[in-house]
Amino acid sequence: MLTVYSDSHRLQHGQSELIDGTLKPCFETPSRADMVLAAIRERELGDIIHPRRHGLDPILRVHDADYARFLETAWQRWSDMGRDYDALPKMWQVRRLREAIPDHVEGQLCYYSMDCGTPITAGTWAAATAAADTALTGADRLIGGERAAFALTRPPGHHAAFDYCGGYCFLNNAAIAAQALRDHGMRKVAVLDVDYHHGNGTQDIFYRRSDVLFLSIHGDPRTEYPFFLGFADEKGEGEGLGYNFNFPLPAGSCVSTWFVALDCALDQIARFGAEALVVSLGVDTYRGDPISRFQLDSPDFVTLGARLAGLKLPTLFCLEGGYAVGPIGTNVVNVLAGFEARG
Ligand SMILES: NCCCNCCCCCC(O)(O)C(F)(F)F
Ligand SMILES: [Zn+2]
Repeated sequence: MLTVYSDSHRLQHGQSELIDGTLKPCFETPSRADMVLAAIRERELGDIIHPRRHGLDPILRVHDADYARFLETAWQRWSDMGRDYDALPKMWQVRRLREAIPDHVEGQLCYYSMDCGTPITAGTWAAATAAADTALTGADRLIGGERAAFALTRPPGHHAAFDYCGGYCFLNNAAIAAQALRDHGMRKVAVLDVDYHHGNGTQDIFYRRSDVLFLSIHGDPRTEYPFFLGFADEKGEGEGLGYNFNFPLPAGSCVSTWFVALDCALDQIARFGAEALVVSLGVDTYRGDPISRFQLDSPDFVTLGARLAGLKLPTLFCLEGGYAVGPIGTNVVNVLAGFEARG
């Protein structure tokens, strides 16, 4: 299987995130991508290519232009205030506060952020656009007739919505790729999110549409991040009603429960008649993950890949989460190798 990879991911290296009430070193580190790349090479999964630049247009097919401009300019405006440390918001526009977009970068940082764990740094825009190009280059290969590709995307994307960042995500790589597949003639595209955390951003982007089916298996938002989206009763709106499926599972759920949810999701994808599949591949469902609470073990990721191959669809994998850095490479490549072995 082809891998698309850009070393520009290294430009996103936040120092700290506010997690569980205290500032801690970021969990989303460059070493995550290094370990995945090493495993890809070690397991001889296939060729590794660099992304082609696609410019802003494919990004603006799913993201708000003002939001994109904020991401592009935020660091310069922040450092012009004499701040040489990561940019993080200090409050949120909650209920009954004005939904006006502030002019100042500090206010815009609050307006365009979902949480305080997604630091904007000098290299964020370059890294995020390179990740989008990585996913788009993978989508190009599917459009060209390849059966599957792996976009080794970092920073991840599935929490990034039409006009806000969060959960270590700035641009929604999987959504950008799904839209590109639609724009290049695939009539129906499914996005399956198997990361531990609900893909609120991807849901947000496609919620009112029936041409892109979104499905997510994740920790129950009653107790798990992102808390405020990902409930089973969110089924889409308007045109999109019936084209959104959430499978929230209680923290601590066993592996068999997880695979029952997966089989339900795969069944919906088959009923939908998808012509292509984009997988938001987070491996923080791993039993040893430091910030997540599911029980999958490394061999289960082989099974996951094989189940996905059973759909017999052109498939683009986009890396999302996974914070047990030692085993992340094994777990990611197990999915891809399991997919390939099923043939
Ligand atoms: N007590 C745990 C607090 C968790 N705080 C933030 C979690 C972010 C998860 C990010 C991710 O894994 O979903 C992505 F794929 F986007 F990287
Ligand atoms: Zn996650």
